[in-house]
Amino acid sequence: MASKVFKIALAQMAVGKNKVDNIAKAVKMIGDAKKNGSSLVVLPECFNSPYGTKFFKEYAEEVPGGPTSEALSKAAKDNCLFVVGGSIPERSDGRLYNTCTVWDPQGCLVASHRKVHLFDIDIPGGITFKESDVLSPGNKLTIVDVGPCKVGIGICYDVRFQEMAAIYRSQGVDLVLYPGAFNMKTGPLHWELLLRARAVDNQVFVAGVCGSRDTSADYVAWGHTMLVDPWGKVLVQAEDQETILYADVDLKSCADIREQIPVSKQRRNDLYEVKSKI
Ligand SMILES: O=C(O)CCC(=O)C(=O)O
Repeated sequence: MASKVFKIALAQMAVGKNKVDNIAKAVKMIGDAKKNGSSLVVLPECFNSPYGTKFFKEYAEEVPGGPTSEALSKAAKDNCLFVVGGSIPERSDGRLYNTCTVWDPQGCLVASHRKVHLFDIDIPGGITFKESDVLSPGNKLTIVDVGPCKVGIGICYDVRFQEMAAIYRSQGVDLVLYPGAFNMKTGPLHWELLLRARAVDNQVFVAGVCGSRDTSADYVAWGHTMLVDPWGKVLVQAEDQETILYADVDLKSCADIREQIPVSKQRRNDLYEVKSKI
């Protein structure tokens, strides 16, 4: 993948309780993405397990080495494309993490991102969720080369933190990927708004990839997977059902808007600054 234009596939997958079926579905969607000409496919957050603190321990695996890592590595290699493996519960040194793995077309693990900002919220009458009851946070930001494109990774709640996306942009990222699992309370008002805000603020492409909606699940996902361009325009957006979205990412449009609206050169670093501490 050398071209500055490439086709991305966003897999809004239906995730169920059967882990083997979930992995098989992900592998099938990766194959479909390849057949449709994509060189990069992105899966949703927590795609091998239902999303919920009571499930993470049971579904957790080592990264790499566990069956989900093995399957993603093989699927990336068999189809000769990059795979951003949404996230899975990871077990490491007696702790659990919410972890995204990135696989290159040779099937090698080229990055893994542990969710940095854990999803702990409490909205009376809405939703209460506390990932930190069972998960530990990651302690690094993750940038990975996907062919000609520098990609920054965040997982779901990470999208609420503009500082993280700003640091990605300052380190040359053109595309930020957020595997997610927004819900029926915050999804309607915040999901698209946050993804578009990250895109406009940072003049980058942004994709949010959610699981499809299952109204019988304990946690009902919002869906509405989408790709936003650096202008903040939604290029493709799903509704709530299982589907794969395809779109061309043309990196020239990042360069164009940065020249036309040169906010990064106009920033008043004498008055304020966002900087990485790692
Ligand atoms: O930020 C939100 O409203 C939802 C976040 C979430 O679902 C997650 O982090 O998994």
